[in-house]
Amino acid sequence: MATCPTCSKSVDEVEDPGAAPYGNFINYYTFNPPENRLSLIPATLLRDLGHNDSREEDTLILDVGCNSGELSVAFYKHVVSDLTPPRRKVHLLGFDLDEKLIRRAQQTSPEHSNITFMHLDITQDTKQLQDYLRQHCCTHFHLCLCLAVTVWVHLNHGDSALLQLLSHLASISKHLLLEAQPWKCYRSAARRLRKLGRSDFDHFKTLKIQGDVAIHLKEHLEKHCGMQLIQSFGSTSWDRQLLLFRRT
Ligand SMILES: C[S@@+](CC[C@H](N)C(=O)[O-])C[C@H]1O[C@@H](n2cnc3c(N)ncnc32)[C@H](O)[C@@H]1O
Repeated sequence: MATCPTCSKSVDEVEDPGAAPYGNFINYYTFNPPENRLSLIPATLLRDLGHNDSREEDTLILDVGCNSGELSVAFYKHVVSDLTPPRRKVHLLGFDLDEKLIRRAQQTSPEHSNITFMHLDITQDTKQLQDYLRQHCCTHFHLCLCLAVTVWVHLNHGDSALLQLLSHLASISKHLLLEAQPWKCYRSAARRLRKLGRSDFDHFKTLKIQGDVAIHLKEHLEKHCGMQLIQSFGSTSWDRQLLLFRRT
């Protein structure tokens, strides 16, 4: 039986993970369908976070590392369906460093005019996010999703890049929903690369942030980014917590 490429739990069939060193698996949602996370996230989330309170602004959601967009679209429908009738529009911007995945996302969700997908590597350039905010006359995203992305930024770019990513997301978001992969996923990802005869991830051996990664990230967000953990939606079947932070 094949295993999940990041945590080694069983799944039916997966892509050669060595070909996806950034977690850019082309069939990710066949082994981690949106429902796995959505079943933990209340459909009332936007209302609970104060959407519809503002008469001034639309609500903006950012999805970091959105892969082929299936979770982005399902998440959008999940939380927007609860807003009847919505007083303000809800827009979602998903981005990913993999251009092919973004093209697929754009092709599969053309009917949603409020959902946009763009090609962007968050470790390289963030100007497009500022442009998007400006276009919508907003200073921040109301909710940022950072789901199953941290391990890839961490392994490929190191401790400081991971902390910078969180600091940056905190600076442009009012709320952050974080799903950090636990340490066992790092070991599995590194082991797999070695098995394939490839050189190790650039930073794996020198990472100082280890062990309970989610706790380290929570501490960083609370001590250095002006964010506070306000809710945990529990853990997924892959033992990953879904943590909701709010800018204080
Ligand atoms: C395991 S998938 C998770 C997809 C989605 N967030 C979810 O949870 O369903 C990780 C995604 O993060 C993307 N990614 C990794 N590093 C990135 C970066 N620096 N900038 C943008 N996307 C990145 C990968 O291309 C991949 O599609």
